[in-house]
Amino acid sequence: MNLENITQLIKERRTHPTRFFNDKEVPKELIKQLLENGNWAPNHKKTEPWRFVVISGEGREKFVSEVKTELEEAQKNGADIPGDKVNKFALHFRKAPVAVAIIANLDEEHRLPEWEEMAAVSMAVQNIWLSATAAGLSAFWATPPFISQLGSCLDLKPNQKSMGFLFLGYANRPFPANGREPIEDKITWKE
Ligand SMILES: Cc1cc2nc3c(=O)[nH]c(=O)nc-3n(C[C@H](O)[C@H](O)[C@H](O)COP(=O)(O)O)c2cc1C
Repeated sequence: MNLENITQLIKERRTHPTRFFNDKEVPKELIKQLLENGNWAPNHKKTEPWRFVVISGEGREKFVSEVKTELEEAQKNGADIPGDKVNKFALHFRKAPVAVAIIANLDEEHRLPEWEEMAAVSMAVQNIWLSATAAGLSAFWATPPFISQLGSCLDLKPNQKSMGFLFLGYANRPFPANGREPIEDKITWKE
């Protein structure tokens, strides 16, 4: 590994719409390796706040139906949940062979601010995403507006928060980079 390799990998990582995924299975061992790489993210006070729920195979349909039930219940209690967003969310599960629910396990003793734990989980996701890219997989991080309503389907404990879902799969075509505004505009040098 050198700077050139890592720069190439970082730029190859893409958000890839799940509609372009094909049916090819993702081996369980590979998913485990990606999550193992996630486990090496930095974190303050060694809380290792990332938790994952891997939803694949027939588990996907079962999960989507549990989500719909939980959201219907939330709606009855007054939550505003747009139906089109739920349908779009369900489609990802039909197209992607694997969904990894990303969960922040917040320190119960509140020894550090929530944002630090969220930042650590996000770094774990970046590790996973870059590793997936290196393994030839495509990925899509979805954060629908109702993710905070999925406590039961994800068996979340009171100190845990959903941070969305990373969908993984193989895609039929590469997805073009949407580029970035120049870094020069985002740096202040104090020399
Ligand atoms: C925390 C987070 C949440 C995201 N949630 C969504 C989402 O709900 N829907 C979506 O289309 N993209 C989502 N994205 C992906 C961004 O749209 C994407 O990263 C951005 O367009 C840049 O594209 P790239 O990932 O290919 O570089 C999310 C990204 C992050 C980091």
